[in-house]
Amino acid sequence: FPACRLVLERAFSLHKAHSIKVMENTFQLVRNIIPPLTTKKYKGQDGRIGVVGGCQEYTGAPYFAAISALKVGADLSHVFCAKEAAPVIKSYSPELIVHPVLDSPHAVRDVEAWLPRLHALVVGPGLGRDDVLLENVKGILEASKARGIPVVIDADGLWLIAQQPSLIQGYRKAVLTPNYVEFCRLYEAVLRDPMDSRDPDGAVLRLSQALGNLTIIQKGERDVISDGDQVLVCSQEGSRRRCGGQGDLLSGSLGVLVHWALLAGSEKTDGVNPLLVAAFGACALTRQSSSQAFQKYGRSMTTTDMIAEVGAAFRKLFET
Ligand SMILES: NC(=O)C1=CN([C@@H]2O[C@H](COP(=O)(O)OP(=O)(O)OC[C@H]3O[C@@H](n4cnc5c(N)ncnc54)[C@H](O)[C@@H]3O)[C@@H](O)[C@H]2O)[C@@H](O)CC1
Ligand SMILES: Nc1ncnc2c1ncn2[C@@H]1O[C@H](COP(=O)(O)OP(=O)(O)OP(=O)(O)O)[C@@H](O)[C@H]1O
Ligand SMILES: [Mg+2]
Repeated sequence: FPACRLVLERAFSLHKAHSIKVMENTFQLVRNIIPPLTTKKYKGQDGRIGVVGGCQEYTGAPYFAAISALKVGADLSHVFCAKEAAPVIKSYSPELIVHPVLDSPHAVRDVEAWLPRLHALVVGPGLGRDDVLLENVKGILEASKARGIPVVIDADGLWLIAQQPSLIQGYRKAVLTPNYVEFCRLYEAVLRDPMDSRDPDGAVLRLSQALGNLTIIQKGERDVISDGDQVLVCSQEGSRRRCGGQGDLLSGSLGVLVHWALLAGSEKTDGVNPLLVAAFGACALTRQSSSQAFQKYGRSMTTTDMIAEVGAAFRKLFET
């Protein structure tokens, strides 16, 4: 597609009309990575996703992430959580496969046994900050990197990375999804400077570069996405509701899209980094789901209402 060169312009120097054009082109790239639904496939081919998170306090976040992966189109969704969170998460949904292993002394070995069967890991939703769990997650991250498994890092997974950036530095199959506070924490930890709020897009670019060109999504009123080379902005209309869990929907969806994007490769994305395309797709989908749910429920909208909109939002954005 000839118009594609436009996509690669630095978004922070773009005029508004130009940005809209870039958004349209990027939507087409997302459409290109979506695997067709055919009668020839077997269960698992369109995605086996693992979510690493879920502890005594937080059971909603890993559920939101894992169910969102299924609603986007993954075939199987696993949750690796602390023992006491497992029965709770299982009882939310019979569709999830739940492993109560994260606080066990064999956590790394137990999760590692599943890694060959997983296409992507989403690390952090509802993980909490318990030292034992974080230590186990460190081992799981190392094992995932050794196998080249793509990882999305969110929430308390980002807390861990801020303590020890070398854990993920230079691993190009990682996508980080910080909210504003998580971004500032990470920026200060890595660049040893407070974030420059006058140049938010440049800050995302610089943090990505400092981490060795990982893909980073800074979530907010606009979602700013960079791989240290390009900056893309997603300003798809969302909603004014800021209920908890919207970020979990984003990271779970992204797990699937990352797998699809890497499978499709850069021929399908016209030379654009497939992870940028996946990131843009997940942001647009989350925001569209939020917009649709907000139209129905207004102030009472919750993340569960958004999850119910994922299918229709996906069709509207990517299949029409
Ligand atoms: N139902 C659930 O189980 C949920 C659990 N969650 C989990 O809760 C844990 C903590 O996540 P948090 O996101 O609260 O992280 P933090 O514990 O780092 O808290 C960040 C705080 O900053 C505030 N904040 C966010 N954006 C801001 C901005 N632009 N300006 C100023 N303040 C801002 C938030 O209100 C929040 O209190 C994670 O494990 C997360 O996954 C959340 O995902 C929400 C849903
Ligand atoms: N001011 C805003 N206007 C519109 N959309 C927003 C705004 N802030 C965040 N979003 C959208 O909400 C989604 C979640 O972002 P948010 O910053 O709330 O993540 P989070 O704090 O990690 O959420 P969670 O509660 O799941 O942890 C993203 O898709 C983002 O685009
Ligand atoms: Mg979050």
